[in-house]
Parts: sequence; structure tokens; C-alpha cells
Amino acid sequence: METRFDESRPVAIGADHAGFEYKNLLSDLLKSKGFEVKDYGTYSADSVDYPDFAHPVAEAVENGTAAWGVLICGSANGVAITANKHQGIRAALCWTEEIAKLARQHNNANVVCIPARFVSTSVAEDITTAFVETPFEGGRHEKRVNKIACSISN
Ligand SMILES: O=C(CO)[C@H](O)[C@H](O)[C@H](O)COP(=O)(O)O
Repeated sequence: METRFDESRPVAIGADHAGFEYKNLLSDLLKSKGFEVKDYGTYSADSVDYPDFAHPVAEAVENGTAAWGVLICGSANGVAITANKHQGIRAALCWTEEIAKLARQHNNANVVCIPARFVSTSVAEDITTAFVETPFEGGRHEKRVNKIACSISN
């Protein structure tokens, strides 16, 4: 079982207008840590619709193009709800460093969703760092995570 993200593949990042500035900041942070970052937009502060950016990021993680993802919008609810429509995605809404650690340790989350209008830039950086540096614990959590995916059998 892989407990850390594959660092040979890029990180997918996306945001709406509310998260646009945080996206650029977090992209720079991740690049400074040696990650390749694939930016799915948005590329300005003009008003846009968060699903147009959350779906491409979720697809990149789901199909393996990216190892993991970062999504940012105002509350992070919209991007988390959208990303979690994808079967292979476990997107976690994280507003503190501790929640980000737990999302990795217990939930093996593969997309971190950050609420730009409710956390400072420095907390957003701490959340992102905690998310990427914390491995999945496995053990009792593996069985639970394996039960998350829905299967239709009728
Ligand atoms: O938080 C969001 C969705 O969960 C988005 O970032 C939107 O910005 C939010 O819905 C507010 O919309 P607005 O057009 O920026 O007022």
C-alpha cells in the first residue's frame, strides 16, 4: 500500500475567482518544494463557476495524470462537492493544519479543498504542507476507506 503521494507525477491545482490568488501562492509554494504543478485555472479574478475547474482537477487525479490535487474556492464546499462526484476521489475540506493531517492519516484523501475566504494565506500554506507531508496510516483506516466507494449491484 502506497501511503505517500507519488512525487514523480504532478500536483493538479484549480480554483474559482475566490481562490485565484491563493492558487498562485500555493502553486509557488509547491514548486519551491520541488513539485511539478499542473494549473487548471482559473487564471484571473473574473467571476467563474467552480465546477469548471474542480472537475478537470478531479479527472486528472482520478485518471492518474496527477498524483493528488489542490482545489480552492470561497468556502471550499463547492469544489469539494464537485470533486467527490468522481469515484476515485476523496476530497477533504480542510480549514486547519490538524484537519489536513487527519484527512491524510485517516481518510487517505487525495484532494485538499481550501476555503480561501475563511483561512489566512499562511494557514492555507500550512494546510497544503501538512497534506502533502502526512502519510496515510492504513491499518484500521484502510478497511474504512475501502468501504467508501459505492458499487451498484442489482
Ligand atoms: O465558495 C464557493 C462555492 O462553494 C465559491 O467560491 C463562490 O465564490 C461562492 O459561492 C460565492 O459566489 P460569489 O459569486 O463569489 O459571490
